[in-house]
Parts: sequence; C-alpha cells; structure tokens
Amino acid sequence: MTGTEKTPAAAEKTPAAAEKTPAGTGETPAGKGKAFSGPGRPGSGAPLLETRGCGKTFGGVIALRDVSTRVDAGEVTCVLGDNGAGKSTLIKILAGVHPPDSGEYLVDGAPARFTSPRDALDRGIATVYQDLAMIPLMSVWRNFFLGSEPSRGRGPFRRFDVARAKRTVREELRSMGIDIRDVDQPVGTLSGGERQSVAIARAVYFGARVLILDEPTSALGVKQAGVVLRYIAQARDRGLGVVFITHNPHHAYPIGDRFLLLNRGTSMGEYGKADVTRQEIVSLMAGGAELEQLAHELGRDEPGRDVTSRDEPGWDVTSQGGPGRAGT
Ligand SMILES: Nc1ncnc2c1ncn2[C@@H]1O[C@H](COP(=O)(O)OP(=O)(O)OP(=O)(O)O)[C@@H](O)[C@H]1O
Repeated sequence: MTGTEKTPAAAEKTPAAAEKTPAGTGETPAGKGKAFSGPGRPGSGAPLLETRGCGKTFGGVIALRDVSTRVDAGEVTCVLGDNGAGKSTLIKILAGVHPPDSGEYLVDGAPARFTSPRDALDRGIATVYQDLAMIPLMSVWRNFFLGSEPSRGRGPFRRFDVARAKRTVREELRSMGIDIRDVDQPVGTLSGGERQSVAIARAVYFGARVLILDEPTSALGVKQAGVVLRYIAQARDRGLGVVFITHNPHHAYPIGDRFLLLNRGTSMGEYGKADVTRQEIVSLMAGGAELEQLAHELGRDEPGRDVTSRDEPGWDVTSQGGPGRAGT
C-alpha cells in the first residue's frame, strides 16, 4: 500500500453530517459555523491536508526532517512517537504556528502558506491542544462559545442570546452522543474525557474540516480514553479528517486509518491500516526507543541524529521489507 491510497474502510464512510449547519439550525451563531464544502470532500481525491518533505530546525536541533503525510476526509491519521519525536513540531506546522524550513504543505491539494493559526482556522484546520484553552470555572456552554457568542438584535440593542447558546450546545453535544446533561455546570467539574469531548464538539461545530488533536487521551484512564476515541470516530464519520497525535499505539490502532511513526524528528514510515498490525506498530515504536537508548549508550545521540538509519545491525522493521511501508 502506498501513502496515497485510501483504505477500503475509509472509502465506505460517508460524511453523514458534512452538509449540516451548526446544530441543524442553518444558522451560524457568530458567522463562524460553516457547512463542509469545497474541494477535499470525500471522493474528490485531494487530501484535505498534506505535508511533503517538511523539515524544521530550532537552533542546532533538527526537530523534524523530511516528513510527509496526509489526512483525507473521513479518515484518521495517527502520528505516533515518543518524547521528542517531533509530533508537536509537526502539528504546529499544520496549525500555522511555525512555518516549515523545508518542504511544503497543501490544503485541498494546493500549496498553502500559513502565517498564523488564524490562517489555518480560516481553512477549516482546528487544533485541540492538551490544555484545551478552556476556563474551568466557566460553564460548559460559555466555554463552548468563548469568543464567538451568539447574539440577537442589532447595533446598540445587540444582546448575548443565552437561551439560544444553551440550546445549541445541548443539541450539538447530543448530536455527537456526548452525555452532559447540565450545560450550566463548570467545565472544571467534567471528567478529562468529557472536557476533551466538548473541545472536539466545539471544533466540529465551528466548521473544522481537519481536526488536529494533540495527545487527547494521554492523561486519561482506559474508560475515559475510550470515550474520547468514540467522539473522534464521530468526527471522522461526519466527514472530517482527523490528525490524532499520541504516544499510545493501543489508542491509535482501533481508530486510525493511517499511521505515521516518528522517531527523533524522522519518519520511520507511514502505514495504512490494512498493512500493519497493532503488534507491528508496538514493535516499531519499541524498536525506535531501543535504538535511541543504544545510541545514547554509545554516546552517539547528538540532537537530530537519525538513529533509525538502515545501517543499524539487527534493525529490520523500517527496511524496505518492513510491513507495508507507505510510499515505498
Ligand atoms: N521551540 C523550540 N525551540 C527549541 N527546540 C525545540 C522547540 N520545539 C521543539 N524543539 C525540540 O525539537 C524536538 C522535537 O520536539 P517536539 O516537541 O516536536 O516533540 P514531541 O514528539 O512533541 O515530544 P513530546 O511528546 O515530549 O511533546 C525536541 O528535541 C525539542 O526539544
């Protein structure tokens, strides 16, 4: 399988809610909600988002080297790697925080250049960071609309439409199967999984076409992680492309259509779901860590060094004969 092929599973998915306007009202509360439209829709062929040979250096540290990946509508691309693998650097490039030093990225098949996170958001690329940018003492519905409150009336009579805001949040959470009965309760009283779910629902509501999730399950127990994975599946089934960053192959495998493995800024391969087993992903990741340890022990772990190079004795999994290495 190559990195440009779709998995059969993804091809069958339909963007059930892709045409839906926020909360099914046809309204856009602050003019921000958008129907899913334009190129990059399922079946159009162009990935929603793609990187080609992206690299990034900070001072003397090579944070990312020649990394290519893509996310298609109705698919989940998992980016896996240990600490310092370059995951955050990759998502910051995709989210418009850092420009890449080399390579390019494309939106809907056309080269793009973001100068700020706003540019990425305007193209429907929303990033949910680990800290979620929520205010714990503020209610669920207020957090949901933070900075984009719905209003009624005009000019000096313009007022925050509280009833509509609450109704919209209730409907939106319900439509994603998120079971939070009281939208007046402070966000701080929700579980970690529920908070992640609200953040995902908020991004979906405000028109995200690509959802980048920065380690959404890393601080969660098994049950709560399962809750979040279910909402990621909901977003995917609505036709969004999801980039799911994680350390955990057991979280990635059930939900992923595509798996990009990073180690010290370097791609260890990109695999389609059909071409790799969960155990192979676990082994690939463990192998990367072992090699890193070996390099450290040998005193050869200068920053950015590619410890996955093919000349390492006994390292076979990233060789051309590895399990369906995408793009080879
Ligand atoms: N702004 C920066 N300035 C200097 N070095 C940086 C910066 N951002 C990242 N790095 C370095 O780049 C490398 C990759 O970091 P990155 O944060 O992308 O990895 P990561 O996979 O997200 O790790 P973690 O899971 O620990 O967050 C690391 O060596 C890191 O120290």
